[in-house]
Amino acid sequence: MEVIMAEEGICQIYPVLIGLMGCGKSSIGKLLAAELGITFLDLDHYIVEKAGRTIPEIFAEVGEEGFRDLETKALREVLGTPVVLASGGGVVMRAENRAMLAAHAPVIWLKSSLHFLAGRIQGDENRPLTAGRDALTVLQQLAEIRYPYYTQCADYILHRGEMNKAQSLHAVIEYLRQWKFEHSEGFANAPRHDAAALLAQDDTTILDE
Ligand SMILES: Nc1ncnc2c1ncn2[C@@H]1O[C@H](COP(=O)(O)OP(=O)(O)O)[C@@H](O)[C@H]1O
Ligand SMILES: O=C(O)C1=C[C@@H](OP(=O)(O)O)[C@@H](O)[C@H](O)C1
Ligand SMILES: [Mg+2]
Repeated sequence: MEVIMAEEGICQIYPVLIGLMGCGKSSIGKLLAAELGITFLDLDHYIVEKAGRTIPEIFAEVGEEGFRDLETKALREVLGTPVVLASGGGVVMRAENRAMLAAHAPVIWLKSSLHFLAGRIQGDENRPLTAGRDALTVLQQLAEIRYPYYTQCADYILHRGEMNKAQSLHAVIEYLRQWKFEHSEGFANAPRHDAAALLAQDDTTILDE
């Protein structure tokens, strides 16, 4: 499969995965990068490495806003490099990040039912927003705020339904094949969304909710 991908030039595409916690950005991103024969980069891992602290430690020390500062800086540094990028679920919370994502392609939203997601992340102490809380309740609140943002940033929404990881990977690869077919070389980073309008949105209101 990897060879076929390389022959068809799909490895020149640098996809970004977005979506709520537990949707599979990190795990499917890793598999996808192996298929495409390019580097996998997890934005959370990048932040952790740079900060020398875990995500829970960062949240404990500088709060969510401090974490978002590091996340924006990290996104600025890595977006556009030749990698499969798994973002963190909250990357869309800042207008600046949404504008960056909107100017990149292809961005893929891995969308699953909140019940599936909650089942996967309940009890995981590495996700400070849900640690010690009812994951489904938190995800419902986050979905209300974030779904419009994921929609704005995504070129493609993969409705995972009951797909397992392998099926999801296959669906993403099929999409990338199609994407490659429909777009000429050099399109990968062309702006397609209204980045200026996204930037103009007021973050403060969103984060206060
Ligand atoms: N389709 C799936 N079926 C079963 N488990 C899954 C599926 N997708 C992801 N997982 C598991 O859910 C957990 C969260 O996945 P992860 O890739 O870390 O999500 P994200 O990075 O989007 O938060 C991991 O343990 C992963 O193996
Ligand atoms: O949704 C969020 O705000 C977060 C998601 C996490 O990444 P995953 O989506 O990979 O779990 C991580 O960035 C942090 O805990 C905050
Ligand atoms: Mg992840």
